[in-house]
Amino acid sequence: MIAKVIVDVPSRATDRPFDYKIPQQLQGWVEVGSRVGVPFGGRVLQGFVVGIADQADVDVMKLKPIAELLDHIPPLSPDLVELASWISDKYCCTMTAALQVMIPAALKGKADSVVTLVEEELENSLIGEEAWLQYIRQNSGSMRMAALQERFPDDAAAIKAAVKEGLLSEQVTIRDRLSVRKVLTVFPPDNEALALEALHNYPARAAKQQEVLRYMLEHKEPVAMTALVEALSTTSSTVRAVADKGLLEIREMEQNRDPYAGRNFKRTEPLPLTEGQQAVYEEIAESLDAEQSRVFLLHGVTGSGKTEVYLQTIERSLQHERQAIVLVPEISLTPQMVERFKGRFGDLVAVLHSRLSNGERYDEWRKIREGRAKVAVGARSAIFAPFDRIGLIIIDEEHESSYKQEETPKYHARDVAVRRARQHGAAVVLGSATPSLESFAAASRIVSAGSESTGAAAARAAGGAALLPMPSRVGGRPMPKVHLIDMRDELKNGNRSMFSRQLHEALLDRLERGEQSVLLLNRRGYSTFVMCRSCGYTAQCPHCDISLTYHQKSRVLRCHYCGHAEQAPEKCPSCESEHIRFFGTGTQRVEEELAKLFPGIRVIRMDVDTTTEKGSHEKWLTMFGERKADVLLGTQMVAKGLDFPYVTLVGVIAADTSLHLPDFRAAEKTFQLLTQVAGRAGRHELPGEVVVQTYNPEHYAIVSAQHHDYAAFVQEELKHRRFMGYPPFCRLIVVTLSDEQLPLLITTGEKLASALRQLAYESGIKGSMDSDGTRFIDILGPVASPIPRMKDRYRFQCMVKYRGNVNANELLKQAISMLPGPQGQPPVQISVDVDPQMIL
Ligand SMILES: Nc1ncnc2c1ncn2[C@@H]1O[C@H](COP(=O)(O)OP(=O)(O)OP(=O)(O)O)[C@@H](O)[C@H]1O
Ligand SMILES: [Zn+2]
Ligand SMILES: [Zn+2]
Repeated sequence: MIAKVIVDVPSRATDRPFDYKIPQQLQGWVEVGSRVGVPFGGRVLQGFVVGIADQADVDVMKLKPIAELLDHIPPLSPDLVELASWISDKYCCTMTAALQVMIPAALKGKADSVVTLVEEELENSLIGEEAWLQYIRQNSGSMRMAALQERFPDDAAAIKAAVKEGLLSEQVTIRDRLSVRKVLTVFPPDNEALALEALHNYPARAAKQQEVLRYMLEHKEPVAMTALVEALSTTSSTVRAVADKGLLEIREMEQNRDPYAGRNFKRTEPLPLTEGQQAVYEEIAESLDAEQSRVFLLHGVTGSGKTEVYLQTIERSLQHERQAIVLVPEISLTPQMVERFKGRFGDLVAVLHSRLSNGERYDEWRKIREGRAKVAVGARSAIFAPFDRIGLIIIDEEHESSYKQEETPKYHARDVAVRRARQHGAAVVLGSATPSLESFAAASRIVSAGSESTGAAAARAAGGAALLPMPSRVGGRPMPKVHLIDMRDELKNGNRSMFSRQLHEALLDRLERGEQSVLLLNRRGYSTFVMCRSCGYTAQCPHCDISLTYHQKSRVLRCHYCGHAEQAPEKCPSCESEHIRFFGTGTQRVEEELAKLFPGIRVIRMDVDTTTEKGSHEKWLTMFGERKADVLLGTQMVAKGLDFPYVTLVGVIAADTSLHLPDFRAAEKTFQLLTQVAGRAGRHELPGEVVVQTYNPEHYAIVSAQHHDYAAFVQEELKHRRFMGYPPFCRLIVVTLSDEQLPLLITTGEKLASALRQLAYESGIKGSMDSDGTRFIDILGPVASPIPRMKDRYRFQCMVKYRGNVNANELLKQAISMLPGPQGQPPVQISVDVDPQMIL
């Protein structure tokens, strides 16, 4: 037997499967999705098996054998391997990169597993007299999987099935990387009578030991050594002394790192659905029952009760014995969100997010793979949750740009979701109060057939996307009234504060009534740099063409791109003036101003500086929920998902900071942010009010947000997109070239662009936007990137715009391979971003 292996070398030149012999003792164990060690270029490297064949393409005698099998249960399933191949095609990345993104970081070393026989399961099993089973018994019921595998090469399938069914329980330790967490645990006395007797006869000088014994007799529950030592302010040697007398037992216990352990989630029952929810629910349920892959765009205004629809459709999926994946943006993966899912489904929920340690993440991942969890809630990468029968994939806040990964592989979780759902015959629900233009166009077929964007193509392939509107709030509550304040008028009237008179009054009002407010500082594009008021000097990173960011706490200037840090200067380095101003993070300034204007006001500030610590998010939100603060002040992270009944005022300090960014989605992002944050007010009994401060009160993004008018915004925005030639009217690929040598970079960029134009011309694709619109490609550039230098490397970019039946990826691959360079590699670094979210 031959295994086709993708070897872990991140280079385009080696990005193809290599053939290896499967040695006798590994036959039956090596599968598609197995992780193996293989000899490659004189070393042993990690690789993934992507195919098994009877015959090799080359002479079998010349093939090297697989050196080792790294895990006994493959970390990837065949459908994920297939998905990786789709990702590598679609996003122009190597297979290795696509495969690596699917497994938890902890799984990069070698797994060592021990299996233990679970006798109780044996009764329900068809297995009984097998030799391997007897062998485990002889080994006191527990042994290393590797030994078992070596001894019974022919029983691979049966042994693996036994693990899957829970007949064998598997404990995995990853060599060098992490181990399953072991906790030293103290067990209460087996023989109580004996222990009681010992307790009374303890010599007086061993009072501490006596205390330990008494404690264990009273508590009767195993307790962690550390906890015991702390509770009795004693030492572990005292506890050991008691154990040495045979009165207690101390053992290492394996522990799953459950990041939510010890938290009690209040169980919730399904709510009777509102009419709007019911209609939507039935549509989705019908598709779940039919087990057909469909895409739904759930367009529900803020507070319309989308989450309840998610919960009940998941329930439906579980009834069909099919699992569910819920993606939420990292930033809104708040305890409040987790609570809603844990509250309904309890331990069936696994949570995956970036704040977990490698070990915690690995444990949650195993919970999914071993079938203990049926619902995975997580950020972007949870789309790869190793479920085997997915019924439903939900993407909440589907418009969020964080669903696009900015590092290689630069995949978009929404498109991966549609693809994965198709593999499983699952339904996809994209939920948002402000759907992305791409998804909206796809679902409502605004854009004509030949000119669809990503979403549309994917949706069509899955049998068409359906638009499910929920236009009103639960309980018929009104949308909050939004006031626009023209800040230019404020200045004219002599108000130089960052608060308009109206916002000032509204805040005072809430303080008097004991209600709460949310204040948003739109930080995109907000200044946090250092500037000299005398000469205009700004502090720049010496390695990147970008301003350094000022961190007030440490008084350090830091570069966001390369991490360069330096002490903030006392005097202007350029003119020696003392008038050098540090603009602390915008939120700090607002906080100071609040304290000045409203003495005694209780403010919780949430921004990158106050939420770096693990659990800090949770801490602040709980505090706010308990009404221990009057104002929740923050950046984007206060805009989404929060549901607090006493919030009756939302203030936006400066609505337009994001409006003029060099990004064709600037208006869309501004509209989304305003709509989302406005939606935090008046979600329960108390009516809400929103004050938006702006310098552009006539801009359609701001006016439409004021009127909660998504349709008006879309209509206007689509006009601009059509005119400028941007998605959803075409698709984009941004190719960034970077190098330390500017001349080489420029000539390579030009060669790439002209090769692309040539190839497009040869395949007969029109190069003009104005052509009837069914099929075109346009290659722009090379031009300097918006950040022209990063980490001492210059950066240039080409933009490819195309639509219709054009295989732009293939053209690009060909063009890149035509560039002259050493060993088939391009002469400069090239990075490809398909369907970019950020054009930097
Ligand atoms: N059927 C129902 N009956 C009563 N209350 C409900 C019902 N459905 C939802 N709610 C309540 O309505 C409030 C708003 O619901 P939810 O937070 O799900 O809205 P949403 O659509 O997700 O809004 P957003 O997009 O702003 O996050 C919540 O407090 C929720 O508990
Ligand atoms: Zn100066
Ligand atoms: Zn830098």
